[in-house]
Amino acid sequence: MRGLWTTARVRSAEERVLAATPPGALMRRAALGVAAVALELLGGGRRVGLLVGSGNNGGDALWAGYYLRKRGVAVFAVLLSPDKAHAEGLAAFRRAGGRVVDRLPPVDLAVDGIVGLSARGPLRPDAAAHVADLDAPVLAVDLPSGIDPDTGAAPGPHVRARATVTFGCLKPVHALADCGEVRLVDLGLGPELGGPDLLELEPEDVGAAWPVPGPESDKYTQGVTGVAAGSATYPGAAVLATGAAVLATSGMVRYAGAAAEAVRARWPEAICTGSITDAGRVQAWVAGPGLGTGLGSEAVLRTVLEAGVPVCADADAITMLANNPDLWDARDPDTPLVLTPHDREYERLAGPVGEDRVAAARRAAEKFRAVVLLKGHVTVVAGPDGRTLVNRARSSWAATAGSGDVLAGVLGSLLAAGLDPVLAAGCAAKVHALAAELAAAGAPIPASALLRALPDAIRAVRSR
Ligand SMILES: NC(=O)C1=CN([C@@H]2O[C@H](COP(=O)(O)OP(=O)(O)OC[C@H]3O[C@@H](n4cnc5c(N)ncnc54)[C@H](OP(=O)(O)O)[C@@H]3O)[C@@H](O)[C@H]2O)[C@@H](O)CC1
Ligand SMILES: Nc1ncnc2c1ncn2[C@@H]1O[C@H](COP(=O)(O)OP(=O)(O)O)[C@@H](O)[C@H]1O
Ligand SMILES: [K+]
Repeated sequence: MRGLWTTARVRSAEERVLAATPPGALMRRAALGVAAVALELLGGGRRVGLLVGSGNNGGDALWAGYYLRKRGVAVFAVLLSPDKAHAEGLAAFRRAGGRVVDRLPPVDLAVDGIVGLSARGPLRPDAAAHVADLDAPVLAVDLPSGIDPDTGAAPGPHVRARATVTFGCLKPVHALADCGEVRLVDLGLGPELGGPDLLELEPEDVGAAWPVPGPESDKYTQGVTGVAAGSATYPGAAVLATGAAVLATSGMVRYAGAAAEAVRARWPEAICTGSITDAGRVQAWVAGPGLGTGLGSEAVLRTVLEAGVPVCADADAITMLANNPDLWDARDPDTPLVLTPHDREYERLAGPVGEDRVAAARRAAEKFRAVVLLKGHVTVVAGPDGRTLVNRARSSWAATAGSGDVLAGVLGSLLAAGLDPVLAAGCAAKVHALAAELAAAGAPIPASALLRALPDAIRAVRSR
């Protein structure tokens, strides 16, 4: 698991460490790390350009330029605010033979020291113009300038980094936005940081948590997943969600609804009935994909919420909860509920998502006392207790019709197996994104191909 700390937390830890270290020592340690990665990225190249902002991020870049000069690299620096450039860094840079220029000449690598943790908003026009001029790969200092350190939002011009060297600990931007390859330089902040604000599951965490049958297991003991999805109009959603539950865990899957024929034809191992009332016992329900929002569908959702087992409410179930708040009363607030909205469904439930997806997921989790999985390229899982997991997909091939139905089925089966609902949601999101990547291998895929890749994705995380 990778921990991520917000800028406010980093700053207070830094203050305490700064007070206990000689002046400038942390910055030089940070800059040495930047210079080392710059040398790696340079390969045979010998020319580096620095874009230097007004704060300590620019100071890091200038000191990195100093160390690169010591290794015989030609280094040029553009000072975006010459009067405010870091004085000691600039003096050292000049002493070592670094050249201050108005515009960067052709270079093999650019170092982005425009702005770091104090950044707010997109790049200003002068900085944006220098960035637009670059045609070399960029190494970002701490974070790619123009991207918000805490939310990962990039509402305007920003740096696109080949790699980022950050210091002390990872910040939310490193999981929420594209920072290229991220390297961490230790500044000894560890003991001062406290617990992280956000977590990112690694493949091995997902592999370790994934339920597997043991010698004592049978089809019932591993948790039975119920799927209440699909309709005459949308039988495919039921087929995809049920199939995902069938493939994600061992044990049994029950399907109840109008698409029973279609589901039975595709998944003979699922126990199918036409009505929720004779579905039989389950340990968790997935409700909503393709279900419709009419009165009959509301009755199905009410039955599921009253069942006293964990529920994954997706798609039409979310719309019904948004349209008819009485449905919330059907739920026992102590029984886990996982809501899996995309941004438009979120808006129906809780208003616009805005630029801070983490804050949005947390708001809804608190409001509804539920686990909220806000899906998209960056998926955020927030629990009502404040625990928050983030997962940024490495590709966008999952953005295809029906892919959310697969996610819901996977998640429901993990709930049925008894996983903690925050962990279940995080694991489902991660395996779903990986399945999309494996299935696509560089070409578009339908959701049914993503579904077929689930076993490979599970094998991949379990082998870590
Ligand atoms: N503390 C430590 O222990 C260590 C810290 N370290 C380093 O310090 C960095 C933080 O440095 P910092 O706090 O000086 O601020 P920083 O991010 O450089 O910004 C400064 C100024 O930029 C401006 N500006 C703002 N937004 C802008 C925009 N959109 N576009 C353009 N300009 C913008 C604004 O100034 P203004 O121009 O408004 O006067 C703002 O005040 C941190 O990321 C790490 O690299 C390392 O050395 C390790 C040890
Ligand atoms: N740009 C993207 N990159 C990666 N994953 C995405 C992207 N857009 C959507 N997804 C993922 O694809 C799935 C889409 O779900 P959803 O919007 O409910 O689709 P549907 O309703 O068609 O099944 C979610 O798991 C979401 O996280
Ligand atoms: K930067």
